[in-house]
Amino acid sequence: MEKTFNLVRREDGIAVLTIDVPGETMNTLRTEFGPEITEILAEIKADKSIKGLVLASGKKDCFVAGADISMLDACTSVEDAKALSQQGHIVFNELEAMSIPVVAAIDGVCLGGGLELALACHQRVCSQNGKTMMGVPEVQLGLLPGGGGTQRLPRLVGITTALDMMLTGKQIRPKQALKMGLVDDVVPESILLATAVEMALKGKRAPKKVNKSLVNKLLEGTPVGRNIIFDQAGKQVQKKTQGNYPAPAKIIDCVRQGMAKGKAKGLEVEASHFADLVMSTESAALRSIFFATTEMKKETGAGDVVPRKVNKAMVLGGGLMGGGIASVTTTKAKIPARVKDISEQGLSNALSYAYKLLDKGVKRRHMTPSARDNIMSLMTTTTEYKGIKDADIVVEAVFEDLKLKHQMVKDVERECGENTIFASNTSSLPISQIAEAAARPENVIGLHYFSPVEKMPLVEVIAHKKTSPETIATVVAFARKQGKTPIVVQDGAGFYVNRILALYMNEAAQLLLEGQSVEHLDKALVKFGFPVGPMTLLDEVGIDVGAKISPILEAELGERFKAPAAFDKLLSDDRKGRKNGKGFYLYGGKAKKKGKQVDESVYQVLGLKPGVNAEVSEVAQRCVVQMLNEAVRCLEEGIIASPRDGDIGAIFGIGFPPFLGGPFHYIDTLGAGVLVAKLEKYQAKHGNRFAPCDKLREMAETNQRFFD
Ligand SMILES: C[C@H](O)CC(=O)SCCNC(=O)CCNC(=O)[C@H](O)C(C)(C)COP(=O)(O)OP(=O)(O)OC[C@H]1O[C@@H](n2cnc3c(N)ncnc32)[C@H](O)[C@@H]1OP(=O)(O)O
Repeated sequence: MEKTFNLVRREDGIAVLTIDVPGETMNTLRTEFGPEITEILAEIKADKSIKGLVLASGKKDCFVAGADISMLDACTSVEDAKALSQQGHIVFNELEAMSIPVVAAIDGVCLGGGLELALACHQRVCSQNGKTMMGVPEVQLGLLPGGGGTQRLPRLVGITTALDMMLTGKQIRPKQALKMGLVDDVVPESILLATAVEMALKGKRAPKKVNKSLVNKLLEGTPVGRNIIFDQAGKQVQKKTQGNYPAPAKIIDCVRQGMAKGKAKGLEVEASHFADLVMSTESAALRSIFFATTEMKKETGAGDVVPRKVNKAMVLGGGLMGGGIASVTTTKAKIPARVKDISEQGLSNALSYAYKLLDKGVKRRHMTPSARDNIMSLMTTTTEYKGIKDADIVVEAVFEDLKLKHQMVKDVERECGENTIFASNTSSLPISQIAEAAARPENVIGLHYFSPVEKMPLVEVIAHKKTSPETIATVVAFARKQGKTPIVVQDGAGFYVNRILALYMNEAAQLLLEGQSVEHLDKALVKFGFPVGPMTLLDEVGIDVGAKISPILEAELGERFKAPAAFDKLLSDDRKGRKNGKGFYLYGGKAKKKGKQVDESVYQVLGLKPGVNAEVSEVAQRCVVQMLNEAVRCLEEGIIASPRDGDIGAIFGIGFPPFLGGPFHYIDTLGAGVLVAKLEKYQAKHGNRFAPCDKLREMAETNQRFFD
């Protein structure tokens, strides 16, 4: 049987212990390794010829990616989970207590339990490999670093920095890791092992003193100062999480107790909090997102079909969306993109959009100016169909005008090759209608990005009936190269994301008209777990945009999509939202100084007197049940292929609260029967727009769930 740990004794007295989990692409830590590694450490201790130990990985681009998340998922009790953490503590304590110097040689990802393993070593050196990243991302799984990280990290890099790393889960690049004292040296990959051996030969050294700011030095140096840090962090966390995520407060508690009562007590608290979190519904939901996205990375969107290679892309339209699409094509996918717009102004907007994003990286020293310029050279512009004959894919991001899109389909078929894919970034027009103008409809597909393109992780890939499987697979692979998570959805008004969002927004509008205030509505949905409330979102997206989409959805899908008529008054008052500085909130000069403020004149325009302010949970439920019901309808109609895709689409496209695992996981938590009862209660009071869909009724009657 292949072994996970391989010990090699070198002639210079240094032993190299290599971790290489057989049959896996990444090293992860599992409980069954405990006895094996304890035995090896005992063997090393007994061998007096060994003067130092280097810990390295046998995997390319991966030191250790953390504890095995499937193993955590398999825990059935708090006791199980606590034992996992405690076992890790025993092994890492043993490593730390070795009398010989132990050096971690880090190449590639070093995350979670992997970094905790490295922290238990006496010194750390990492490679300059672009894939080398260090961090404790447990918080993103609803967990905390349960392998001693909450105790060793603050002692190494300082409390403020450690809290920042643990509460955000951010990944640290080599240069920054050196600066903050997380590693002792950064070297080229080719001399990583030799450097680690040299460090071990020099013997144990105290970690370098971290350069802390004067304020941090003062605060971290005394119990009173430390309490100020913890209290502040607690307040910030509460504001950010709205109390929906239990992990951050527990992370702060581990550090607080560990710093006040010593490392041993800190580890005890860590194991106990870790165990509670492993068994929490929030972590289970967040882990389900990890499993779903990992699974989706392997899917082509069209079975066994092999995607065609995309060597060159063209983007039609240099606006906000077009500029963003061209930017992720060149920056992330490293594929040349030619942008066409009718005006020079549009083209210069697209170029400056991409340049500004890259230049941010240069200013933060993540990128050299020459790397920025090299990427910019991949982006070219034109006002005519020139230099595009060899484009493999054309992404159209022009106005929502069917005639214009038909013209573009014809232009592309005339100017480009037979296999060139025409992908439309429409957010509302059915793809089958766009494809009506095509001589080769098999090449036509929807590729719906969300704004801002560089930040929003989701894209909807929309196949109409004649789209070829090869086109689907090629577009899915292309979107993934751009750093996106694609879900393949079927053609239909609003596709999936905008369709479920529209009903939610309409309900918020109804509540406003019933007398709920703008800020109360936003507060209710933010408390529920959305990143922003519906009124803020409408201002951001554009009230005019919402008004354009609603009639299309109503015509295609029925009366439940009818937007409240009173909203026409907003458009007559030229209220479009942030883009024209006139919406539900105030924008511009004064508003900037005073912070976010409702534009009270909006109530007059709508003829309202706000101030009803119902229970926040009731307000949120009314909006959210609409979204849930419609999500199930989309599954029923085959718009989405699975509840998994529906969950990922809602979380990554709308910001549906991740701790609930997406609409379908949330329905399972509520129970279909409970949801149907809620919908029926609202239906009796507010009308048929709340009528539960057939699938939901059937699931309630037969007590079914979406997931096992
Ligand atoms: C006690 C401790 O404090 C608790 C912990 O350590 S909890 C775990 C903390 N670690 C993490 O959260 C990291 C999770 N992993 C990742 O974010 C990403 O996989 C990564 C950034 C490491 C690599 O991403 P990428 O290159 O796109 O590869 P990706 O497809 O995701 O993963 C490759 C394989 O490694 C597996 N993998 C990666 N990390 C894993 C983990 N921590 N547990 C289980 N499997 C893991 C994936 O499931 C996938 O398996 P497969 O090939 O059989 O499908």
